[in-house]
Amino acid sequence: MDRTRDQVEKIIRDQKPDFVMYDMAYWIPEVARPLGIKTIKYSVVSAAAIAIVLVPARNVVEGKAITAAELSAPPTGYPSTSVVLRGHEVRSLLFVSQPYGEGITFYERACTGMKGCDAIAIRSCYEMEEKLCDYIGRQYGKPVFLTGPVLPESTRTPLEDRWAQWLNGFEAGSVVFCSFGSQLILEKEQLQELVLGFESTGLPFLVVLKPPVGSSTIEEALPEGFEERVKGRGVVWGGWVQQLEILDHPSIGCFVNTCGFGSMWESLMSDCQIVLVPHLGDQILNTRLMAEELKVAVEVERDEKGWFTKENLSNAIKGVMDKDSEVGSMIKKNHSEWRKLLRSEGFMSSYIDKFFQNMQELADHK
Ligand SMILES: O=c1ccn([C@@H]2O[C@H](COP(=O)(O)OP(=O)(O)O[C@H]3O[C@H](CO)[C@@H](O)[C@H](O)[C@H]3O)[C@@H](O)[C@H]2O)c(=O)[nH]1
Repeated sequence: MDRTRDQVEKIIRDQKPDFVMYDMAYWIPEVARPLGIKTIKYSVVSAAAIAIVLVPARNVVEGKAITAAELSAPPTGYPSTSVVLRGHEVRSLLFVSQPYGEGITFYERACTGMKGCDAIAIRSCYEMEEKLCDYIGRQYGKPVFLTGPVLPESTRTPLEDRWAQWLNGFEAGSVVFCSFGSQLILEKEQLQELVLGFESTGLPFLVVLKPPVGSSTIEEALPEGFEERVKGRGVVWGGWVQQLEILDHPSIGCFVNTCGFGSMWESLMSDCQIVLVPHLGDQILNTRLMAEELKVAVEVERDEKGWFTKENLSNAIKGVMDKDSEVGSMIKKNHSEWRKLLRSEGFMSSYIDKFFQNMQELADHK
């Protein structure tokens, strides 16, 4: 991407846009500013994931690797005590001082991109991350524009017949759906522990995962005898499914996911109970936001290595699916209030309107 700089510069010179929005192309302001073009750095991870590490207050010294000890305390002025990483989890952020492209680290790339822009934009909303967004604005001395969740409101395609038919065979709110996003590839033992956890819930389940390391299909990685044992109530699928449409199906009662930022919003918009097993640094912070601050989800207990046992997974799922469970009722109630807000008429479109207004004002400000 960095090597396309000359081509991007030519396009910008020829097209003369009012704005250029970018994410990791930290050099965009250097190209656009001399041409009088405004720039917006748009982030599609949560404000929490930026605020805890990608800020000047971290003082990461060029050429010196950041240590777990340095990361274990949040940066000066960080405004949350619950949306934080615990113990060994800080290791998930060590990558920021590693090279990310030629001659630049992830930290420098992100910070240079935010220092150079005219405004920082984040795919978030004030209702959830106000203090964190304000902190980022103060750290960089820039306006912060929020786009809201930006999810499709209507133009959905019908759910593929294969899944619609299968899900129709179960009672409302009874099926556990699990999807781990587009990135995560598990080790075979992790995948086996995970599916055994679903088996031991005794509930119907649909699990969507990429084949694990070293396997070309998901089927060859399943534990012995697993498919026969769960026949008729459990499916493990190695392909892509329509996640949004599946979450909308009345039979789905629980959504187990890694709390990637896309799935976080989609789970909040859904009617399901939410169980989280984060893996990457930003997913852990999103999980804290959901489980500790909003109290709309439960987090599966994990060990030092960041992995969990089948018992922990099964207990977390049964805990929220059990109609008499106190925790289950509490998160259901909180979740339904957030869902009501996020789905309320004009909530998403008013964020977009406000975003355009902010852009207009920025453009008018010569
Ligand atoms: O079979 C599938 C699997 C996924 N999805 C969709 O794909 C997206 C997945 O997004 P997300 O849940 O954020 O997972 P990842 O794609 O793995 O997310 C990466 O990017 C996110 C930022 O956008 C980060 O928060 C995550 O940590 C990082 O893993 C969602 O819209 C899902 O609806 C499908 O439609 N079908």
